[in-house]
Amino acid sequence: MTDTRDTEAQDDLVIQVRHLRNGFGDQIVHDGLDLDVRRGEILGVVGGSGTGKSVLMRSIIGLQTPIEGEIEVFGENTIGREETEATAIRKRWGILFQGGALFSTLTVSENVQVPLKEYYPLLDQALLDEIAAYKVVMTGLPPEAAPKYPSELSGGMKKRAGLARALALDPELLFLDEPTAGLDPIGAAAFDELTASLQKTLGLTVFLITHDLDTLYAICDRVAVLADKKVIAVGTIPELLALDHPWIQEYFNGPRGRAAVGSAKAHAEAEDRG
Ligand SMILES: Nc1ncnc2c1ncn2[C@@H]1O[C@H](COP(=O)(O)OP(=O)(O)OP(=O)(O)O)[C@@H](O)[C@H]1O
Repeated sequence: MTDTRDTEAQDDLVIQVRHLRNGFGDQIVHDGLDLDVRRGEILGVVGGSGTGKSVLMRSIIGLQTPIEGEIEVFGENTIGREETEATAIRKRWGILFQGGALFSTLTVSENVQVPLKEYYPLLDQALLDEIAAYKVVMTGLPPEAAPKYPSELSGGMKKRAGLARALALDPELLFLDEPTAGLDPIGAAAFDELTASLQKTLGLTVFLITHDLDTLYAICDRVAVLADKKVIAVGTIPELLALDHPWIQEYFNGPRGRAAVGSAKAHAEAEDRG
C-alpha cells in the first residue's frame, strides 16, 4: 500500500486504513482517515459521540462502502471483493456488536452455533453443541447458561454470550463495539479482565471502541483518537497526554480521566501486594 514502509513492519499490521472518506448525503463523517492496527495489540478507539467510530468499524468489516480510500485486513484489500474471497477474510475475525446483538429466539448455545453453521454447514449437531459449550465456558459463563435464552440473562452475561459467538470460529482478530457500555463498574472491570486474558491466551488482535476510560487504562496497548473526521493521534496514553489537542486533554485530564488514573494505580498497587 505504501512503498516507504518496510515489509517487516507491514507484516505486523493486521489492519491498514488509508485516505478513508465516508459520508451520508451531505454529511461527511471521515475525510482522509488513516489507521494501522498492529498484530497482537489491543487498540482502543475513542472519540466524541458521532465522530464515526462505529462507521469506521463497519467500513473495516465491509458493512459500509466508503466513498474513497483503501482498507486492508490481513494484507488483503477488503473493499469490493468477490463474495468467496470476502467470506475467507470474514472467517478470520469475530465481532461483538453494541449490546451483544444476540438472536432473541435462539438459546446462547444456538447463537454461538450460528457462525459455525454458516461457515461449516457439514458439522454434525453433537460437535456443534460441544464447540458451543466450550466457547460458553471460555467466556466465563456457567455451562448452565448454554440452553438459556438471552431474555433470561443479565446484561453482563449477554455480553459474554455475544463474545462466545464472536469467538466461535477461533478468530485472529476481534472487534468489540463498546463492550462495557451498560455494565456496572465491577461487571465492566471483569469484562476488561476477560478481554485481556483471552487476548493473551489466544494471541488475538483487538479493535476496541469504547467510551470507558477505565478500559483504556486497564487493557489497551494504544489508543486511537477520532476527531475532525480523522484519527488525529494514536499512541499509548502517556504519548497522547503529551499532545496539546483540546479534546485529548479534556478527555484524559478531565475529572473522569483523573479518576480512571486513580483507579488504575490502585489496581496496580493491589496486584503488586499480591
Ligand atoms: N446508516 C447511516 N445513515 C445515515 N447516517 C449515519 C448512518 N450511520 C451513521 N451515521 C451518522 O454518522 C455519524 C457517525 O456515526 P457513528 O455511529 O459511527 O458514531 P460513533 O462515533 O460510533 O458515535 P457513538 O459514540 O455515539 O456511538 C453520526 O452522525 C451518525 O448519525
